[in-house]
Amino acid sequence: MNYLPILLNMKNKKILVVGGGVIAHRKILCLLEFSINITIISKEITKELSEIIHKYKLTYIQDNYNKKYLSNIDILVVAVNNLKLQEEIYLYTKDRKFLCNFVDFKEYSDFIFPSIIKQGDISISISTNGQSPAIAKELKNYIKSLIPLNINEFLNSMKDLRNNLPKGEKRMSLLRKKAQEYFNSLKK
Ligand SMILES: C[C@@]1(CC(=O)O)C2=NC(=C\c3[nH]c(c(CCC(=O)O)c3CC(=O)O)Cc3[nH]c(c(CC(=O)O)c3CCC(=O)O)/C=C3\N/C(=C\2)[C@@H](CCC(=O)O)[C@]3(C)CC(=O)O)/[C@H]1CCC(=O)O
Ligand SMILES: NC(=O)c1ccc[n+]([C@@H]2O[C@H](COP(=O)([O-])OP(=O)(O)OC[C@H]3O[C@@H](n4cnc5c(N)ncnc54)[C@H](O)[C@@H]3O)[C@@H](O)[C@H]2O)c1
Repeated sequence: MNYLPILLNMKNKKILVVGGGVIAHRKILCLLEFSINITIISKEITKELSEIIHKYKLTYIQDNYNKKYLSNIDILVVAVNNLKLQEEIYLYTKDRKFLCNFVDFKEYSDFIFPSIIKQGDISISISTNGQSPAIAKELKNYIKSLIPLNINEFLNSMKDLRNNLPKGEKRMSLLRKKAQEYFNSLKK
């Protein structure tokens, strides 16, 4: 199975997370880097998650899953410790037009969570196609250690140049050259 690593525009996307345990908490921490439009449904939630809900003013519904909560959403993450319920929700949602993630069933999921490095405007996502999340996590830490400390300063200078010069061949070749010089200088 293959997953295309695209960058999804999260503006005005309504996210629903079913479940309030350790994994729901981790997925929510990842989502929070990109959106706070998140609703959580679960009778019980961890203390850490409850602090996050309070801090970011997320919507929390203290209830068990019910299909009535699926109306008007764009993204669904099902993070319950109940495989039968995940399958039941998959069967109900598979013909519906929102993107679903089931934490125990990559084969049912429209998308899976990569391991993400987010530093300012730079984001790097690492996936093993679902084969070894442990490798994705450790590879993330490895790649993190290789990222130059001042990369965002350099990015900002490139952003300024790009915004202040007219679009076209001349700008493209200047920006290509500057990017190459920056990375070549790191090798010395
Ligand atoms: C990257 C990361 C992102 C995140 O969660 O935000 C993520 N899993 C992370 C960690 C992690 N997950 C697991 C371990 C234990 C070691 C191991 O199993 O390897 C560890 C490591 C640890 O815990 O340290 C167990 C596990 N994971 C899945 C299952 C179900 C199954 O395989 O059926 C089980 C078995 C449960 C069991 O056995 O009971 C499924 C998925 N996990 C994914 C993502 C998707 C594929 C990503 C890819 O393409 O590589 C996918 C397919 C679906 C999805 O979750 O969207 C995050 C690292 C975050 C970071 O960077 O710190
Ligand atoms: N994808 C991943 O990265 C990954 C990693 C490890 C484990 N898992 C899987 O994730 C699942 C969840 O693990 P966890 O550690 O978060 O479990 P957990 O026991 O910490 O949390 C389960 C949560 O599901 C909620 N829940 C149960 N039934 C519900 C219902 N009917 N409606 C709403 N909420 C309900 C519970 O209230 C609880 O908050 C497990 O099945 C596990 O195999 C996935």
